[in-house]
Amino acid sequence: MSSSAVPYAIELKSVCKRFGKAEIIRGVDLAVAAGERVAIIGPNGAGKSTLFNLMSGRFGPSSGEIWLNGQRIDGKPAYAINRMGLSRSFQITNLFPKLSVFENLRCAVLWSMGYRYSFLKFLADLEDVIERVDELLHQMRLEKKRDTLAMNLSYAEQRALEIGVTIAGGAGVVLLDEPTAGMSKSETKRFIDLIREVTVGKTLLTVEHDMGVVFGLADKIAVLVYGELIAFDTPQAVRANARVQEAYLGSVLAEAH
Ligand SMILES: Nc1ncnc2c1ncn2[C@@H]1O[C@H](COP(=O)(O)OP(=O)(O)OP(=O)(O)O)[C@@H](O)[C@H]1O
Repeated sequence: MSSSAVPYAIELKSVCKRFGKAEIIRGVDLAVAAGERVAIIGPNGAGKSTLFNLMSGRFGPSSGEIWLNGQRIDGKPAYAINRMGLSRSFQITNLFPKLSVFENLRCAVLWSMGYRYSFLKFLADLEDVIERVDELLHQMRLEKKRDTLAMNLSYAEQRALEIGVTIAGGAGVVLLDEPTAGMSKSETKRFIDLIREVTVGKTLLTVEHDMGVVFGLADKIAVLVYGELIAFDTPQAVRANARVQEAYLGSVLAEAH
């Protein structure tokens, strides 16, 4: 709980995760305030995706606690955590390729509203659903692609649709796994603006390798190295942190040059 008694959007307390004998997450404490944008960075295999999997309920922690808006969520299934207001995107595309953009978004909205697929035949009547889908099409700049099959979209449009699907239910905490991976520099820049715009008022966590995206988007950066959180601070402070420089950022920045 934060000092003002407003609960953190997401809070990890001494979280550990083992796969067999391998300890992948080692006692992570992390508290993200509502409305903050946090980028999780670190070398390959540091445990960034595992941390997302723990927060979103794909795996339970081996020990420790995870809280979402003041409610304990570790041990709950992913769909329940989603209903409680946390939504995540995946590195690997999670769309229905043979459905149109409109239909992909409609599935996501229906799911979030608690409708089931057996209701598909009544869809034309569900005005509130269609209204929400139209809003998402507008937000994601996909109006002109409304009837295009997801598999026929450009790569950047597919990534935009994925974000639309992720935010469809109005979750307050959004986890995006490498949202700009595979994009060109100019696409990335536009996409950062889009992410910023559609997550206004939400809490955003991203896993990110691209330092341009990290420094362009994040209020705070969490640095994970071999399953340990070695820093959680503003971009300026993290950039200046000697331990981060030594463990990770020095080599990344050197490579970038
Ligand atoms: N389900 C699993 N079973 C066993 N080991 C796993 C599982 N998921 C992840 N790991 C291991 O945990 C370690 C951390 O993986 P993770 O994908 O979380 O790292 P990451 O920081 O996201 O890496 P990258 O930047 O390369 O995506 C790796 O050694 C991986 O092999």
